[in-house]
Amino acid sequence: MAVETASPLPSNITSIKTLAESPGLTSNPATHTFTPDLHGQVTSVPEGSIPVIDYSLLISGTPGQRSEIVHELGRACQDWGFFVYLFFPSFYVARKATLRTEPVINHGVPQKLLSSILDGCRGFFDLEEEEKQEFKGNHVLDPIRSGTSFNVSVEKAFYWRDFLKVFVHPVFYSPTKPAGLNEISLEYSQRVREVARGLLKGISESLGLEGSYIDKALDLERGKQIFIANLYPTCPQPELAMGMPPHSDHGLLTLLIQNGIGGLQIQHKGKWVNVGTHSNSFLVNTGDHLEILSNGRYKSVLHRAMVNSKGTRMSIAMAHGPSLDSVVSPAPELLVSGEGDEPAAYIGIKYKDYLELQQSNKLDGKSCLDRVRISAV
Ligand SMILES: O=C(O)CCC(=O)C(=O)O
Ligand SMILES: [Fe+2]
Repeated sequence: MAVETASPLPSNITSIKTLAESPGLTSNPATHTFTPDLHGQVTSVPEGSIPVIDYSLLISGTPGQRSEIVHELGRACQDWGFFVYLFFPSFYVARKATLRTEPVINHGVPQKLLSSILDGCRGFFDLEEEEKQEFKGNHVLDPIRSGTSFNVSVEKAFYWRDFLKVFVHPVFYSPTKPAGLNEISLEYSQRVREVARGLLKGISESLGLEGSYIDKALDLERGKQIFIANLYPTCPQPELAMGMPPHSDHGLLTLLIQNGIGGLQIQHKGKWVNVGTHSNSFLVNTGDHLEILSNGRYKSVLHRAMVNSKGTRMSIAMAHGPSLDSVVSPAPELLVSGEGDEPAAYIGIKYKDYLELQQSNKLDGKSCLDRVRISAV
């Protein structure tokens, strides 16, 4: 893991964007340097090995297609903890070039909304530093927080990342600047939440539970949905910088989009794998609370964000969790099987307590989940 060499964050650095734009910057400041080179040893996986799920088949396929997709979803959660979800059905993408018509039925999130939300977030990061400071927040559970790195109060070396984090459900918040972000974010959040709930229905079924199981058990009607925009400006020495360190996400499912510049890596079978960019799709990863609920059948995936020297990368991660007061523990139905009883591998924990714990500490692998793990599974 990284050797942290410096502390604390100088008070004049409120954003990595400003630092990255300083004239004549040719090397990373010591405050933003990790050694050794963290980028080495990334495995490339053969094209097509990352699972792809076609949502249209989950929503409106024949019963046979649907059960096949549920099975694929389960396999993706089990083998990868990660999959690419197509929001334009693949048949539409394939036919678009020849038909040149707009789809009559589109089960996904419109492409235009994706570019608008990315533009809106870019507008936020481009605000003057003082304006962004208005949305700084004071506590990890404040509904709007913006800043740099992950948690500068506990870090010794800082990530090449600025962020905006906003609670968008069950109560919708939004920064008041830039103009228009509020409306776009509301629509985007609603559309993405619908998709996440559809996926969680399929995931419930793939565990052999009722489709509505997760929805009901974790009170998703009041589920916490958190919008996280990440900005990773170009970096003079990307091999010595880190956008986001290895971590798993709290919650059930995170749906991520990016601005066409890759940087996300996931850990698969102990090796780091580049995810790259996929147009017309969300990148979906399983979170710690799906791991707890499934008693370790679906492990949350470790992932990290790398930076580059060529272009500013942006990503928007939408985290979907239980309601804040839900206590999450392994589903009792999964603890009994034909072969006898299976012990619970995690203790129950209130989602709010977990969220607070994860957000107030260093982002460090799966260390937060380890605190509720009873035995190795
Ligand atoms: O930027 C990325 O690709 C990853 C972001 C991420 O992991 C997060 O916001 O939790
Ligand atoms: Fe993440």
